Amino acid sequence: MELAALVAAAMAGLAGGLGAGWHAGRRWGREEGKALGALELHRRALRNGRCPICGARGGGAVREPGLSVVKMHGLGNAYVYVDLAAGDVALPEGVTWPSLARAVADPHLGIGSDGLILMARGRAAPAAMRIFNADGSEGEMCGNGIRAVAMWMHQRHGLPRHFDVETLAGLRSVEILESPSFGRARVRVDMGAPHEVGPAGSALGDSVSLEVRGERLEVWPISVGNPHAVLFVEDVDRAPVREVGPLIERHERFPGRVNVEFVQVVEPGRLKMRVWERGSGETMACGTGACACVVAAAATGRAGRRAEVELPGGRLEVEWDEPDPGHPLGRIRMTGPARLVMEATLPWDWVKEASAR
Ligand SMILES: N[C@@H](CCC[C@H](N)C(=O)O)C(=O)O
Repeated sequence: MELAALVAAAMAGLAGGLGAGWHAGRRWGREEGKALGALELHRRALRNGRCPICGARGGGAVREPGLSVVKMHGLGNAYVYVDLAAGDVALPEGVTWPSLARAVADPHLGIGSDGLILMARGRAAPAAMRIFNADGSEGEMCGNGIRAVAMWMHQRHGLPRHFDVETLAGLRSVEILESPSFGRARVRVDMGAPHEVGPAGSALGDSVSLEVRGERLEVWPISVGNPHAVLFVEDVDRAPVREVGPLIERHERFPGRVNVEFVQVVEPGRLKMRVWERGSGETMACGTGACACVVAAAATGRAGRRAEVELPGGRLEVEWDEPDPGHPLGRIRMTGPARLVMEATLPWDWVKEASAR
């Protein structure tokens, strides 16, 4: 009964756009709904006994019926998020974050996503995140994911517009530029400085030549916290992303595997890109990949340091600052949208079974 009420509350919240605070067919106070979301208000009411709107009883301590998750995306690069800032989660025995990432990513048996992202309060910063790809491998950073984390921590947990987020690639600073309604935002991220991932002594702008399918391909290996291999192509719509992408991802030259970007320079301020992501395959967008492309294009004189990157899911603005004494390689700033898709509860039985597959 309680699970049914929770699911109904989640669906009602979705139908009402959450920000409006709909629950069980009735509207909650706008401000309350905006700050907490209808499902969270329902949960809080259950903790005190009974939800005054739908009548469900919690009887004090509520046994959570499952794992609360959120799905958000940046330009169609979608992840399922677990909000550890709302409370610790004890996963059932045998379930790990990588196994859960594989389970939720499945479009038929799970939710469907490019992976899983954990959000939490940080030790050295107000927020922290970890990203797991659809195959369960862990990446150091996610440019589209961090914008969604910034939106969620600002809108749901009341963090200010500007704060730092801990990632495996180090601290990243985020700034909410627009937050017109719950679940929608435009965010700028200071992505730090790029660096080369070539052999010792190589510099940004140096390429490596790889043998792939009996052909020599020139790629630019660039790290923006996580590793990328950028290839310039004449026509990105015809690029062999799904054929060549996986071969470069696992090429012996990249023992830790690599994200692969195919980029067409349309004009010096406009790039078109498709990506084969390490651990997730072709996705609709990659924030770190877009930054790597702008660095590769600018470092080789193909484009300027400021460009709009057009991806299958939409556009990102990327600026690569001139070097300064504190940042001899220059900092990169990326700006783009974040959107909430849904809040849901995964039954514990599903979590156990799906993660064992
Ligand atoms: N989609 C992301 C990058 C996610 C991690 C990547 N697949 C890796 O393994 O490094 C982005 O928007 O940057």
